[in-house]
Amino acid sequence: MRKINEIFYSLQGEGFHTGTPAVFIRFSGCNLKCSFCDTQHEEGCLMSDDEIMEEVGKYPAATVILTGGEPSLWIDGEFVDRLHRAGKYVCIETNGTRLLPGNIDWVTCSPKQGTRLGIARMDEVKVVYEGQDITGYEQLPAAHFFLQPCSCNNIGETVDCVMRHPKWRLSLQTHKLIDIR
Ligand SMILES: C[S@@+](CC[C@H](N)C(=O)[O-])C[C@H]1O[C@@H](n2cnc3c(N)ncnc32)[C@H](O)[C@@H]1O
Ligand SMILES: Nc1nc2[nH]cc(C(=O)O)c2c(=O)[nH]1
Ligand code: SF4
Ligand SMILES: [Mg+2]
Repeated sequence: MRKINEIFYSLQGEGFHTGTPAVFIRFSGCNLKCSFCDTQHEEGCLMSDDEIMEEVGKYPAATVILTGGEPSLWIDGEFVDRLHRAGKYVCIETNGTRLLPGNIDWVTCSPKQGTRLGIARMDEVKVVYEGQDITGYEQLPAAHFFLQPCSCNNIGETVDCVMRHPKWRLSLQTHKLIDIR
């Protein structure tokens, strides 16, 4: 059984796959307590893999996004395989502090200040900008680097930071801008 906060269908609002329709599986709980966290993830229900697959199967998109909370607390390679057997492309949103199954298709790592990374493979880095030095993140083994305003509140400073650090691209939380989930 895996503890699920919510399963919903929307568009990926952030980062490389922005605009892509996707089923979001939001797992419950997290190993960090970021002051800026925009998600209520503590509540949840234990669901079997059969129940999760039935819910995911209600939506037509191939992309599934594992998020939370911190999804690494609840997933394993067997669960990712199950999604693959259903034809799904499996993405994860993770804070990067915990090991991940090796068979995930797309890893979005959002490192948090004061934490140590526990993963060696990632496809994109997505940093929530709070005015911190971002140059240290540029050595991470990702192909894409995104800087995301915090709760859409510091867009000007984030744009300015990206223009000073051109390895990065702006990621807006587009779902908040157009008021979808
Ligand atoms: C809610 S987290 C869940 C996944 C994982 N715990 C993580 O932090 O990557 C999903 C994404 O939202 C970002 N995020 C959380 N709170 C935010 C905020 N207030 N403004 C912008 N992005 C935020 C996180 O950094 C992460 O990239
Ligand atoms: N539309 C939409 N896109 C998202 N991308 C990452 C999200 C998350 O909370 O992990 C998220 C979310 O909550 N909604
Ligand atoms: S790691 Fe992610 S889910 Fe956990 S508190 Fe931070 S932003 Fe929220
Ligand atoms: Mg979100």
